[in-house]
Amino acid sequence: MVHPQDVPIAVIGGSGLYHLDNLEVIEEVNPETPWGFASDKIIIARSPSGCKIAFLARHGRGHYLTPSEVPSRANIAALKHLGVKAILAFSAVGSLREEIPPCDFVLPDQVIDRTKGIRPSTFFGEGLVAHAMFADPFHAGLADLVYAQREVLDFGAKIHKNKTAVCMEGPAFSTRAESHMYRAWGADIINMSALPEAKLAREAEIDYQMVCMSTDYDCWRVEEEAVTVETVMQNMVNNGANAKKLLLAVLPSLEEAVSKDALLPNYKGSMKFSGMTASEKRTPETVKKLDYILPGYYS
Ligand SMILES: CSC[C@H]1O[C@H](OP(=O)(O)O)[C@H](O)[C@@H]1O
Ligand SMILES: Nc1ncnc2[nH]cnc12
Repeated sequence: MVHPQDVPIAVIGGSGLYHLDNLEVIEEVNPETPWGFASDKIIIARSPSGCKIAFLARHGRGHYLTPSEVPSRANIAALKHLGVKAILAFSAVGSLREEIPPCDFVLPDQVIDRTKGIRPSTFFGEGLVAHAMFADPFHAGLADLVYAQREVLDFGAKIHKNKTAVCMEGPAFSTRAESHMYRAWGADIINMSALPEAKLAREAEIDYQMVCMSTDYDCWRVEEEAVTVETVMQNMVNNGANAKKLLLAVLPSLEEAVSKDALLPNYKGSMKFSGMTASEKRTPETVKKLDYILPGYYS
C-alpha cells in the first residue's frame, strides 16, 4: 500500500512511452486532487534497490489527451501529494538543429513559451498570489545526473545538454515559417508539453528535468519531408527502449541524491517567500487547495 509522502521519484512518460516495463509494479493509485484527476492512474513501481517510483502517462495510456488537454495541475499535484521530490519527464521532440538527429536525447535548460494561454498554468490566483522563480525552468542537478549516464544509450544515440526548447500549443505541427523563426530565436528542439508542466512543478517545489528524445527534424529542412506522426512513432520505438535503459542507469544516483536532499539548486521553501497576499486577504478555499501541495505555507 502506498501512503502519501512515500514515493520520492516520478517519471512522466510522453508520446510513445506509456509503461515502464523494466520496473516491478506494486500498485496503481488515482487520487482526486483539488484540481481534479491526473491524466491516468499513477503506477507505483519498485526500483531494483526497492525505492518507490511513480509513473504517469502524460496523455493517458492509449493516448487520449491532446497536449492542450493534459490536466497538468492535477498531474503535478497528485505526484506532490505522493511525496515526489524529483521528476524526470520524457518528451518526444522535433529537432531544430542539424547536430541533433532523430534518436539523440536532449536535456534542455531553457524554454520559450509558445502556448496560447488556453492551458491552466498556475496553482495560484483566486485570492492567493505568488510568483515562482522561473529563470532556470529545468533542474541542472537532475540534468547532470542523467548526462553522467549518457554512455548507456544504444543505437549510437548521444545526449546534448544546455539546449533551448520551444513549447508550442499544437496539436497541429508548426508551419515552415514558424520552424525557421524558432531557429532564428535560438531554439534547438520543439515539443508541445514542456509547459505548463515545468512551471507547475516549480510552484509545487518539485525538482523537474525534461528528458527530450528527438524524433524528427520538424519542417525547417528543405531536403527532408515535414514531420508526421508516423515518423515520430517510428523513432519512438528506439527512443522508448533507450529511455527505459537510461532511467534504470540513473536511478541509483538519483535515489541517493533525493534521499540525502543533495540536489542543487535547492528550491525547497522558495514558495513560502514567493507569496504576496496579506494573510487576512487570502481566500480560505484557495488556501485549503494550496495546502494539498504546500502544506502549511499559506494557512
Ligand atoms: C506525437 S508528436 C507530438 C506530441 O509528441 C510530444 O508529446 P510528449 O511531449 O508528451 O512526448 C509533443 O510534445 C506533442 O505532444
Ligand atoms: N516536430 C515536432 N513539433 C512539436 N512537437 C513534436 N514532438 C515530436 N516532434 C515534434
